[in-house]
Amino acid sequence: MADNTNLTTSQRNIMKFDPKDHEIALSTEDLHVFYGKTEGISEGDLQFERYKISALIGPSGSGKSTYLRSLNRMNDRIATVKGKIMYRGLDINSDAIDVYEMRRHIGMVFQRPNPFAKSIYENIAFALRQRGMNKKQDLDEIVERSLRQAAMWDQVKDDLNKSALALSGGQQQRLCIARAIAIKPDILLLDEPASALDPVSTSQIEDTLLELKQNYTIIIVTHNMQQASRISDYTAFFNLGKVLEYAETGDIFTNPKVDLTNDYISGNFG
Ligand SMILES: Nc1ncnc2c1ncn2[C@@H]1O[C@H](COP(=O)(O)OP(=O)(O)OP(=O)(O)O)[C@@H](O)[C@H]1O
Repeated sequence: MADNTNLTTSQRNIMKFDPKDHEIALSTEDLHVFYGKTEGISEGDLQFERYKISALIGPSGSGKSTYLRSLNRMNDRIATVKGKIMYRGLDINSDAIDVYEMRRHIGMVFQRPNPFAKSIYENIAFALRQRGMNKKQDLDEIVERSLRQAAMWDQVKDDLNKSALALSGGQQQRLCIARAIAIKPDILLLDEPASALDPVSTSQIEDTLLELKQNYTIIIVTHNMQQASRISDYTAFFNLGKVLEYAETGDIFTNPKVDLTNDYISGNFG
């Protein structure tokens, strides 16, 4: 296999979808992220297809979380983000964007489950009330719908007033997914959502994501190669702040074009 890690982004055959055939939910253009003088992301623009799962993989410190967190401006306070993040024809990285409103469309679930110290019901209803929804019937409906979509309604429907902190780690993470989807975002960003969970809970989260992709575009950072190959349609391989390869997941795992991708997925990296 040729060593093509020194090629430019365009030469590396980074997948550019044909908009006639694929609807793009989100894309980045010339994105650079700086932590002071250190560049966390320096190259590699991606286009994310609607209703697909895209996995971001790569070694520790390669820039996966930095890239993901930039997509809904979670890095605003700690980094300088340059370039465009295009969503529905708008550059959401521009100063004119209402970040709070934008996050209604692009939600995030973090690595460690972080439910509020409130009841299961309130974990979901709280954000809805803050957005002006107060009618109990409406809240009840959305709480149920979100918990069903996160595949945990049957487990918790009789315990909605129980503290969310009394749930298992896997249930807490699914509650966080339910909370994120309650406000019906278009896009769900997940930063290693199953890394703190046991294999059974991990498998349940994966099943939940596969269900959710019918209605959501999902972008997930994962260190788990099996997870990326099980659930994602597309995979981007990051190294040293650059996307070295982006392709359909089957191709990345069976026929990677870049030597470093091959080394990483076969465990021979570093
Ligand atoms: N808050 C920060 N301040 C300064 N540098 C940071 C900060 N966050 C990340 N970095 C640096 O940016 C680079 C990319 O880090 P990032 O966390 O995005 O990588 P990652 O691929 O997600 O790593 P991991 O898999 O370990 O979570 C690293 O060099 C890291 O040290």
